[in-house]
This record gives sequence, structure tokens and C-alpha cells, in this order.
Amino acid sequence: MSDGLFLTLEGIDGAGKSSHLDAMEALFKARGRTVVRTREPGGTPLAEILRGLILEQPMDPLTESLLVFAARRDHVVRVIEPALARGDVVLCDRFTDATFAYQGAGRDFDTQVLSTLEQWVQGGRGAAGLLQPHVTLWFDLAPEIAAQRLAGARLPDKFESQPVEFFRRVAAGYAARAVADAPRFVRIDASQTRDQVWQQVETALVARGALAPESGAAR
Ligand SMILES: Nc1ncnc2c1ncn2[C@@H]1O[C@H](COP(=O)(O)OP(=O)(O)OP(=O)(O)O)[C@@H](O)[C@H]1O
Ligand SMILES: Cc1cn([C@H]2C[C@H](O)[C@@H](COP(=O)(O)O)O2)c(=O)[nH]c1=O
Repeated sequence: MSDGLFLTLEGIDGAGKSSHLDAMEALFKARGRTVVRTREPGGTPLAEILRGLILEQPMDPLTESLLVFAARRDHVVRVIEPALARGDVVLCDRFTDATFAYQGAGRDFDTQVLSTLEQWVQGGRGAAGLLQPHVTLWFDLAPEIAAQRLAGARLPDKFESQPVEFFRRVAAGYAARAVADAPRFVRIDASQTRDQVWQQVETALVARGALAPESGAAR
């Protein structure tokens, strides 16, 4: 088996995840790692087309969940699994925790159905079990502050246009996922300054063994 490292960033819209991707990529590259930087929904030509539909078109929660997992399947098979097999670092802006937070908690969609879809899309690996990130950095920020940060920053998409109550549910969904899989999650206090948030990110990566040369993170 390879020493690939699968690292995801999660949090409500505007929590500040993407602001640290360049520095994270540079950190790994400085240690000689090959970095595959990607995102969900998206990451392949097909998944990017589905992203456009998911972020712009109104649809019911089951349709939304099916499209999100269809995009994920293409992404997993074409990008994530091959990269991990090569031993690369996969730096992914959102993954399945977002589905449980947004579709499950935010839209109040059936999490049993989401778990089944998760098994279909991330399973089928025999003894290796479900494909899951080694480490998930959860940028935790009050929805009111996130909304302030996003105000005027860009044209809001379908999710960013949701009321603050929606993001309260999404944030609670992330908190529940973090409790359910505590060894994988690292909570980042995203209310701090950019520099302080970066310090937390770097400290978390060191603590999880993610920066050790050519090694997957300890779980
Ligand atoms: N620690 C911080 N303090 C204040 N503003 C910040 C901080 N981090 C990021 N920002 C600003 O907040 C906004 C949202 O940041 P960013 O795009 O990184 O969030 P995000 O979590 O990636 O959002 P989304 O998931 O919606 O794409 C940007 O305008 C960014 O410049
Ligand atoms: C993976 C995933 C994402 N979403 C939502 C969350 C965000 O509002 C958008 C993605 O936009 P970003 O600027 O790239 O963060 O999609 C979702 O609802 N369900 C998911 O599984």
C-alpha cells in the first residue's frame, strides 16, 4: 500500500478554508511531496459540470444528494484513488462530511440514505473499507461572522444565498460529524486572524504526523 495522504478541509461557506490552500500546498511541496489540489463538488470535467448544476439549479434534496455523490464517484475513481496509490498528497476542499452537513443537517435529508450512498461511492475496496480522509480540518465559525465575511466578497450561489438558520443547522451537522469521528477531525477556531488560523493549521498537521516525509497521517 502507498503512503498517500488524503486531507480535507470543511466548514460552512465563508469559514476561511480556501484562504489557506496555497500555503498548505507549499508546505507539502517543500517536503518533496507531490500535491493534488482538488475540490468537491468537482475535481474532474464531469464533476465540474455537475457542480454547476448543484450550485445553481433548484432541486429537491434527494436529487441534490444523488448529484453530489455522482460527482464524488467520478472524482474518487479518476483522481483521488489514483493519486493516493501514487503516494501523493490529496488536498481536497470539501468531501463527504459536507454532504452530511449540507444535505443531511442543512436540508434535513435522511442520513441513512446518505450513508448508503457513501458505502456505494467510497466502498468496494475489500479489507481497506470505506475511503475516508486521513485528516479533516474543520474550520468552525459562527454563521453570522461567516456571512459578514462573505458580504460583498462575491456573487452568492444557491447555498451562500441561504438564511443564517440554514448555516446554523449545517454547522451543527459538522459538529456532529466531528464527534462521531473524533480521531479524524481537527477543529480549527476560524474566528481568529488569518495568521492565527494558519498557525492552528500548521500545528494540526504536525501533530497528526501529516508533515513527516513520505508518510500517511497517523490515525
Ligand atoms: N481569519 C480571517 N479573518 C477575516 N477574514 C477572513 C479570514 N479568513 C478568510 N477571510 C475572508 O473571508 C472570506 C471567505 O474566505 P474563504 O473564501 O477562504 O472561505 P471558504 O471557507 O473557502 O468559503 P467557501 O466555502 O464559501 O468557498 C474571504 O473574503 C476571505 O478573504
Ligand atoms: C461537497 C459538497 C458541497 N456542498 C456545497 C457547499 C458549498 O456551499 C458548495 C461548494 O462551494 P465552495 O465555494 O467550493 O465551498 O457546495 C454541498 O451542499 N454538499 C456537498 O457534498
